[in-house]
Amino acid sequence: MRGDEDTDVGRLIIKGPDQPGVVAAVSGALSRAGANIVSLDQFSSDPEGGRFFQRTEFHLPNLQVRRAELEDVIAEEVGAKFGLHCTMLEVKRRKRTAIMVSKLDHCLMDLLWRHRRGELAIDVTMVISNHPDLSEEVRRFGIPFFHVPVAKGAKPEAEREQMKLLKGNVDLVVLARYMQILSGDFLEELAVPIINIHHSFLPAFMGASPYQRAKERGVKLIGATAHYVTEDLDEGPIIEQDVIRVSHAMSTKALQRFGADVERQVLARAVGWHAEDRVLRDGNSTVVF
Ligand SMILES: Nc1nc2c(c(=O)[nH]1)N[C@@H](CN(C=O)c1ccc(C(=O)N[C@@H](CCC(=O)O)C(=O)O)cc1)CN2
Repeated sequence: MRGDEDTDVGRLIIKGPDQPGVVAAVSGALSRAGANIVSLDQFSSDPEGGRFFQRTEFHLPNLQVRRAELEDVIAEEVGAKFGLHCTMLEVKRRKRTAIMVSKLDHCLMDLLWRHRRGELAIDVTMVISNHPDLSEEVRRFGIPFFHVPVAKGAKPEAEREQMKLLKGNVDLVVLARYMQILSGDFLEELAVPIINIHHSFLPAFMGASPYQRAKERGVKLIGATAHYVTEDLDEGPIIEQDVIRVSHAMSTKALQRFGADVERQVLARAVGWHAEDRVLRDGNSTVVF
């Protein structure tokens, strides 16, 4: 879909108790408004009535003018009638995204290259790092780089500086091998989704040095996991994972090199799917359309 066609494309995300009649109500309300459904994905957790998830994209001429009216109709005929949570989005509005990084550049650079090529439906508005190493690389992309050091014992002060940059200015934060644990207070105050790439196939090798521990364990597969960040380290809802075969002959450094390619691909897929509202939270899991 070319950018100029996005203007009249809307997206409707629905979650809540599953029950007969929901799909008919959504399609009826959209068709009565003159909207054409261009894609529809749904999942029911239990045929007998569990949790319902739906992602619908539709084309409606003059969407920007008619959006509020349609939102009211959906809220009444779907949300209120069935007790469902309904969110309407305009596809053309891209998510303002900050990337946080430490010293390793592979995930950051991959995202910036894909962003420059228009492969990710996000607007990268800044990069924040606790080290200065990558400033020139980032500035070559014309993206602001902010160095916010995190001194030992001074994490609250650093998080206050980060919050000044982020609060109200971003819709998404991506941790591209950012090696600092974010406090619960920070997560609560920022209150936007944060995606992290962990360099192991979770739940294996949570925490620090997963490649070294994988080598010591003699694994034949290593992997990467992209997940939403919660206060519980590396335990947030998983968005995407992948693995690659390794052998006994590979050193820890070789595992890191091979693993880096998996990390980049997994993170890019997760960010891209989130950007297109394809990832719906389901408790500590996700539904990915
Ligand atoms: N609240 C959360 N914060 C972060 C998460 C998360 O899941 N929840 N993921 C990490 C990323 N990560 C592993 O993928 C990770 C990063 C850093 C550490 C760690 O022990 N950091 C030390 C400082 C280390 C240093 O100074 O180099 C610390 O923060 O005290 C563990 C796991 C990102 N944040």
